[in-house]
Amino acid sequence: MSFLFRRPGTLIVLGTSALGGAAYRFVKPTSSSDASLNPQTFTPYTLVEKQPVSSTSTIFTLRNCNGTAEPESVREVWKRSVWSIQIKQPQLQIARAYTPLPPSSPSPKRADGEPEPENIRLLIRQEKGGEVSTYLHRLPEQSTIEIRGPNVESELPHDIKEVVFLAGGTGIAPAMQVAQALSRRTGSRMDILWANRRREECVGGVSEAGETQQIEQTRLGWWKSLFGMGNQVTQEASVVRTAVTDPTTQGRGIIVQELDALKERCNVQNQVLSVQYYVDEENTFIRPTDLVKRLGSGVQGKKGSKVILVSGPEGFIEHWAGKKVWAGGREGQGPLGGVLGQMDLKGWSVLKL
Ligand SMILES: Cc1cc2nc3c(=O)[nH]c(=O)nc-3n(C[C@H](O)[C@H](O)[C@H](O)COP(=O)(O)OP(=O)(O)OC[C@H]3O[C@@H](n4cnc5c(N)ncnc54)[C@H](O)[C@@H]3O)c2cc1C
Repeated sequence: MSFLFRRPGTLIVLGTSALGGAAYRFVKPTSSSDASLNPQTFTPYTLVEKQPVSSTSTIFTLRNCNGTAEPESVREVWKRSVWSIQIKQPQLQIARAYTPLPPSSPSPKRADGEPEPENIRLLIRQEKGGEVSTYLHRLPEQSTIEIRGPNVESELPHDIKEVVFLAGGTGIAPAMQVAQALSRRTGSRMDILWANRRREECVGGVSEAGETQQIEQTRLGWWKSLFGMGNQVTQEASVVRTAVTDPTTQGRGIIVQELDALKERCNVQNQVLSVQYYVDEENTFIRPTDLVKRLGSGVQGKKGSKVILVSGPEGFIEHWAGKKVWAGGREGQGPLGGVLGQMDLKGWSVLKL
């Protein structure tokens, strides 16, 4: 799920110019008439709430205009997939993919005992000069937004037991999907390592004691290097000292609160979920040693697959696992490269989202 600069994947929704890269997913002409969410046609949803998370990111809450409950396909994807929906920008007739956040609380029941239709919640970052994200951030509440899906990006192995998830920015949304899917399975363990440029994205997020370290870099910052604006950053050669985490931080951001709630849910069910926060402007960075530690410590005596998932901006994925590649109109995994490609992964497999 390299989130940006996926020009080959840009979708032209209507007209004859449906460009090669995205054509595989879209087989029928679009219409807005379907009442229930489906992958072929766009369904109208109401933008019921916009909750700013930071100066650039907002949680968008969408509700089916017809009050229709989500179809079985959506209930299924929540169980074992990383999945997305697409939002249409009607003036330009283009669409972009976004990753629904897990429900923050169980859906209330209607008078007839049936659950209320689930809202769809999306964490969307406004990209500078970005067509669809800028359009969405300008929309007022109560606007109509057309969406289609679900699109499965990746199925989790049935026997999955351990996950290390490297998330950059809004790459936290698929990490939360995986965490909630794992929370249905007993005996699993998941470690999320979440990197952001700025603290405002994860206010109040505190890593486990002694986990996050501050790196004084003598050269360009992490993100600059990821986006090709600098040379390879030799983090290991940098001076490392323990970060000072302020425990009296003024409250927690929405995403941090939801991650904490997911952690509690996992604890109740005897699973382990940990989240480490890394913030570029605080000079805290994910280091290979953070991974090595996790790959070695496992769920003792339990058989099952162990997967490292990487999700975020293209440069983030490339740095950790190497480039994804386009072939035959689809974006595939490509060879394992980057930092992970040089590590002894001890039987863990890697999936680039
Ligand atoms: C499966 C999937 C799930 C995703 N989930 C999320 C999510 O949950 N949240 C989220 O925020 N995003 C998510 N994304 C990313 C999202 O789909 C969009 O790519 C993102 O919102 C930017 O779209 P845009 O139309 O606003 O920007 P675009 O118009 O596509 O532009 C993106 C950036 O590229 C620059 N740009 C545009 N054209 C060029 C060019 N020709 N050359 C160089 N630079 C250019 C723009 O200035 C901008 O900074 C996901 C992507 C995928 C594939």
